[in-house]
Amino acid sequence: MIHLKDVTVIKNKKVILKDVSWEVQKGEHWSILGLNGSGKTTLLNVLNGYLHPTTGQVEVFGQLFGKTYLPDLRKDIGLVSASLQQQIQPFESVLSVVLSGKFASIGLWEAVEKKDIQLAEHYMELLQCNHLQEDEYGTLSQGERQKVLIARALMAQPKLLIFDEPCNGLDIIMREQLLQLIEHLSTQEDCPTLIYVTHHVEEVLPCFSHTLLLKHGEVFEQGLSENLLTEENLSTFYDRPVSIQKEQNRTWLALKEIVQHT
Ligand SMILES: Nc1ncnc2c1ncn2[C@@H]1O[C@H](COP(=O)(O)OP(=O)(O)OP(=O)(O)O)[C@@H](O)[C@H]1O
Repeated sequence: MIHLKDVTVIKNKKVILKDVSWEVQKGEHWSILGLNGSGKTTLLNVLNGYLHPTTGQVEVFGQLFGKTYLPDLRKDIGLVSASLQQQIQPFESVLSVVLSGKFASIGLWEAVEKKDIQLAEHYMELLQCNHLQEDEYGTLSQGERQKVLIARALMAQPKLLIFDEPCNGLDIIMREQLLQLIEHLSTQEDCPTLIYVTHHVEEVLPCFSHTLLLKHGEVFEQGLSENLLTEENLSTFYDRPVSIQKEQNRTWLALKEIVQHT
């Protein structure tokens, strides 16, 4: 699905990504974990073809960037991100927002068929937001908007679905609901490959079999989540002692020392 080889991104003389090599196989779901400024957004922009690496090679679905027509390739990549949320018109109905996902458009301008509406209803049901379909998008809560955006992304039936910090701004109840829905989505037969970007270890759901730990623009480690998310490893990753607890098949993190500010 994804093959990055020695990807380096330099902007304004600053090295933002350094020698990032990463492979994602079909059937795997990955989380990307890193602190603020570690390069996660830059990595996503490279993956979507919006940012051309300074050096290195990017291949998605077996298509080598630089030798493929990116607008076509992007149709198979779904993205759920805060920046997309801001682009949606507040007065648009939820149903229309979800339907527009089929055409990857902001706003619904194309003729819609009955089967499109059925598919939209199927995804809204999956994301438990079917009851909101007549509501205006702008009136929804943050958590409801995220559910709608996931349903919207699924309408294009992408091969790859990227979540960019989808739980930002959600309270604990809504966060857990959304995470449950993502875990449920992963059990669907037609589920795309999922990539989940986050700052928070506890959001690494059991379905994310693999994790990429990104630190200062470099791959700190990558591989099976269960091997990476250990106390010893994460203490080195965060440069400070941490303790972890395993609950609900997830890893919950606490700092052992309060960070002193001088
Ligand atoms: N065009 C640019 N020119 C210079 N520096 C940049 C540019 N774009 C990003 N950076 C820097 O690169 C680093 C990585 O940025 P990036 O947004 O990819 O990190 P991130 O892991 O997504 O951070 P966050 O979790 O805070 O969103 C940051 O220090 C950022 O300031």
